[in-house]
Amino acid sequence: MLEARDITFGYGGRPLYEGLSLAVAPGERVALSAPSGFGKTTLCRILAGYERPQAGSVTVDGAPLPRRGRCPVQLIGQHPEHVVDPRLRLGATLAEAGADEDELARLREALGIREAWLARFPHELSGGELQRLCIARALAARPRYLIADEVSTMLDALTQARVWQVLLDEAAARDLGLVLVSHSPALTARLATRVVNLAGE
Ligand SMILES: Nc1ncnc2c1ncn2[C@@H]1O[C@H](COP(=O)(O)OP(=O)(O)OP(=O)(O)O)[C@@H](O)[C@H]1O
Repeated sequence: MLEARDITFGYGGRPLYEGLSLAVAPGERVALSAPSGFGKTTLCRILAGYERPQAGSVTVDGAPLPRRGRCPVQLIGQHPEHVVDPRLRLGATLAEAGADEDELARLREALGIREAWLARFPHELSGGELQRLCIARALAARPRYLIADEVSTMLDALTQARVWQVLLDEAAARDLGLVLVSHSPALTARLATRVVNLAGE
């Protein structure tokens, strides 16, 4: 179980939330809903260990997220260009996740990642191409929980459908818990098994 307990977090000034709790079970697909600016992206970052809450805890099966090494909670965000090393060729970035060659080849095939992209640097790919690479990297890291924050906004409709099919298939095959944020009510309705309204409405 991925559990955020009694989370308080703010960037200075009034906290975005105080005492917020959320639990996600393996196999669940939980959509976070709240008005713009409420703190959905921030909560995604807290759940994946990118931000530390001022109070409260995030645990997986009762254990805190590791400070280093492979994290059981992987975040895929809205800005793939912010989370890759601009000086590394993408083959090296993908290899960072530590998966074996067969697994990487399978993920590349599923996500339509061309072999030629691996020799390029991040700025030599489109936003949608780079996002697919970041999704492959997140899956290759063998997460138990996957946080998908507006992951498909930069993708065309066909690629969006393909990427979500891969995420759903992988989540089902590995019994992953999924937390997702989408501004599309249609997508949320199709993907989520539960919707959590952070604004409490
Ligand atoms: N690094 C930061 N420093 C200061 N304030 C920040 C920072 N990041 C986000 N904020 C503020 O915190 C609030 C929550 O931002 P966040 O991106 O988590 O909201 P959101 O619900 O995901 O919004 P949206 O639906 O518009 O993407 C916003 O008011 C934002 O301006």
